[in-house]
Order: sequence, then C-alpha cells, then structure tokens
Amino acid sequence: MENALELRGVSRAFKGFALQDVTLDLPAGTILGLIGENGAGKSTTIRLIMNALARDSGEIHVLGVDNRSREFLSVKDDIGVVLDEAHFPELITVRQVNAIMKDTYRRWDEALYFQYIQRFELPEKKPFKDFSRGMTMKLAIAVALSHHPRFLILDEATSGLDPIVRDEILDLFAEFTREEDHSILISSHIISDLEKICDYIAFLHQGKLLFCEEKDRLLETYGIVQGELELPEEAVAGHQRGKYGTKTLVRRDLVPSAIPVEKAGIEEIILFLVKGEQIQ
Ligand SMILES: Nc1ncnc2c1ncn2[C@@H]1O[C@H](COP(=O)(O)OP(=O)(O)OP(=O)(O)O)[C@@H](O)[C@H]1O
Repeated sequence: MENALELRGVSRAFKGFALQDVTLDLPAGTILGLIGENGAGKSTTIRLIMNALARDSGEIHVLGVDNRSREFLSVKDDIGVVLDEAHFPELITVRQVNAIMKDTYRRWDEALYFQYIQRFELPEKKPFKDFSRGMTMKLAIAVALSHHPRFLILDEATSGLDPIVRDEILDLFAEFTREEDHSILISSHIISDLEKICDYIAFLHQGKLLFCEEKDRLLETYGIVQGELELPEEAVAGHQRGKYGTKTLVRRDLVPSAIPVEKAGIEEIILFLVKGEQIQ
C-alpha cells in the first residue's frame, strides 16, 4: 500500500463555512501535519475522513479502502483516533474504559494500555468527570495506541498538555512511525509541534488547502532576504515590513547568487504565505 490516506476533491459546506476541494496524499509510513488557524477546517476534514460527517463531493480512501464502503468498518480497527473533544461517560474510570475497549477492539492490548496509564500517571479509580484536559487527552491517546493501530488520526491531540508532557507525547508519536507502514495524521495550530515530527505539512486556510508539501522540500524551497533589496518579481513569495526593517520570503532558486538568503522556519513560511504584504 502506498498511501495511508487519499483525499480527492473533498468538499463540504456549512452555513458560513465551506471546506473546498481538498486533495492530499499521506504516504504510508509518514507523519502528515495538518496546520490551520482556529476554524480553518481541520476538525471538519478529520470528521470527513472518519465518515462521521457526510461530504458533498469528492473521494476519500483510508488504508486503501473507500471510507463509505462496508469494508471501512473493519478498517476502523486499524485506526487509532483522538478527537479534539475526546469524551468518555462522566462516571467512567480508567479500569472501566479497559473493560469496554476489550469488547470493542479485536486486538485490544490490556497490558499495553496499563503501561500507558502508568507512563502518563493517570489515576485508575478517579471518575472521568474529574479529569483535567491534559488527563483527558492522555487517556484518549492511551486508548488510541492500545489496540495496535497502523494509522493514528489525531485532532489537536497535544493541546492542553504542558510542554514537558507534550514533548513526551510527540516522541511517542515519532516512535510509533518507526514501525514499517505506521502512519499519522495530526492536526494542530501549534506549528512548532508539527514541525518537529512531521514529514509532510498540509496547510488549511479558510477551508482551502493552500499546500501539502514535504517539510524538507518547503525548507529547501524558501528562504528569507533581509532589507530592501532589488529582487526578481518571481522570486518573491511574501513581504513583511516591520519596525526592524523589511524581510522578504523568497524562492531560493530564483534569487541571484550574490544576494544572501537566510534559512526560513516553517512558521515563518506559513505566516508570509498567508499574510503576504504586511505592515507591522
Ligand atoms: N456541524 C456544523 N454546522 C455548522 N458549522 C460547522 C459545523 N461543524 C463545523 N462548522 C464550522 O466549520 C468551520 C470549521 O470548523 P472546524 O472545527 O473544522 O475548524 P478547525 O480548523 O478544527 O478549528 P479549531 O482549531 O478551532 O478546532 C467553523 O466555522 C465551524 O463553525
């Protein structure tokens, strides 16, 4: 299997918002970060992928299967999902979650689940309603990982976690993809998180996918030129004029070699591409 996920021309309109014509591939064995500001359409995209929301048009294949086919029901066993509003019944405890998941997933691994519970220091007897946001996310991540999925789909799974735990969890995700054919789709508005672990970056802006590109390719393609320099028009991808002078995002290959080009970070690239000409 080449792609863990394929979206072709996927659209869905709500009143006041439309996800428009999204096409992307997530090659098996890689991590794709779906970046976008609040309301850009990340959760909508993920709900469409899980077929929890009907699309208006387009095609979606997950692990090689059309997500509207009957076969998709069995494919769900191979997918670990963490949604941004991960919810369990109010009075349920960590132990009861284990009992339920045992009946839900064919490959539920009780020992592995309790390893994660210990690693995340989650209380085994506390009712879910008394969990903090961070504890909720950790529980959802433990569940998602404990039925041996091949594909993790994570919607804002690191938000609400403190920096140390976030780092630990990002390492866990990177570890997950070390096994052949293990893939991850992870959405976030925290670009620095995704920059660290992702192979591909997809950027959603107001319901449109502005790009889906290999991270290293983005870093190779773009650079920053400081100051007001004469640049070929086709080399310029965005300007920022601030208190400390002008910065220009450029396509490196189109800049004359005499002009020094600095490295651009993913965050910088995205900000420039979205905001374009900006007076700070
Ligand atoms: N069921 C719905 N009915 C009407 N509008 C909806 C529905 N679901 C989502 N929307 C709208 O679609 C837009 C995109 O929402 P979505 O949750 O996909 O964004 P997001 O990128 O995940 O944002 P966030 O980072 O805030 O979670 C929002 O304007 C939201 O109000």
